[in-house]
Amino acid sequence: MTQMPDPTRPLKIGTRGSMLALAQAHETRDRLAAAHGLPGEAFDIVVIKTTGDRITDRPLKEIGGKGLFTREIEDALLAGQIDIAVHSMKDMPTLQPEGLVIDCLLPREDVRDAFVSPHFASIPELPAGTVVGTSSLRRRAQLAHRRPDLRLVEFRGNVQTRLKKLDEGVAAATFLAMAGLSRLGMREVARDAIDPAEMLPAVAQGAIGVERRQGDIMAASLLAAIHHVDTGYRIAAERAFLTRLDGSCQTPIAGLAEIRKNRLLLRGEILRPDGSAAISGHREGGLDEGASMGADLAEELLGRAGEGFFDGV
Ligand SMILES: NCc1[nH]cc(CCC(=O)O)c1CC(=O)O
Repeated sequence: MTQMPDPTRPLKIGTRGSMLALAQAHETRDRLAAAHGLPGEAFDIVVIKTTGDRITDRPLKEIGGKGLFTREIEDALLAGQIDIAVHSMKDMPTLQPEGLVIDCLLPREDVRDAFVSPHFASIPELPAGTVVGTSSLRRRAQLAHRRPDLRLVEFRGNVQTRLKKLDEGVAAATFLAMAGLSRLGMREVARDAIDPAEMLPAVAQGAIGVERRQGDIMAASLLAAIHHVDTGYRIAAERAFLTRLDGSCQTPIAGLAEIRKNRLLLRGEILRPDGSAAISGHREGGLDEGASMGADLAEELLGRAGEGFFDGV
């Protein structure tokens, strides 16, 4: 028999406190409750504030990059203050701390980037000189590569903050993940959903992962029931690609794996931070070959890029 949570002690689900993070935690709770026939009261959602949430006035790359939105949550998990943690896989470092694992992925949402603007319907419509706000290194480099005539400004904050900045005219357009908008019930905010062939998304964009303590067999068996296997194959390929390149979030990297006719197709791209060069490639393989495909594709792109590709801009 599957082990069940003690009814007098709800399973504690750790999450950040943003509206998007809460929506993801609720989705995880609802899937767990449905899979195991448990009432909502069998779960507690525990909000944890992270360094990334606390420091909102400086570019992420200055305050430390990946891990900023996860460290405190992982500490709480290791300390037993929570039982599982829900994360946007896009924000997760490629390596988990000793003692923690992520082997549960929810069905992936829309992977595309959304183009958002009160004035313009798509990137091609932007007049030269238009101010575009984004603090994503990848989106900056991809946009600068295609449209060197635009002006880029830093644009941090959660979805609501960024939409407010657009309203206030801080920038005329920005990008958000379609996945985030979907989960917030705000898809109509997107003026355009950008085809991945035009703007390859971030590794793991749109994927939610659930982390647990390695030795916690109750959490393992609860989570196994909601793991989405195809999403797992795709994320394995993309994260292997990212791992071989650089986990640090200081480099513009894009990657997307998709499943077609029971085969895994991985596309990857690396860019110079100023958009002056972009190198892309792809691999195809079996569903469980993602790890080697990702590493192999990364190796190819690094070889083509040569020494110092990411430097000095
Ligand atoms: N970097 C922040 C972040 N992490 C995950 C998402 C969106 C949801 C997702 O990609 O799963 C976002 C916001 C955004 O990029 O618009």
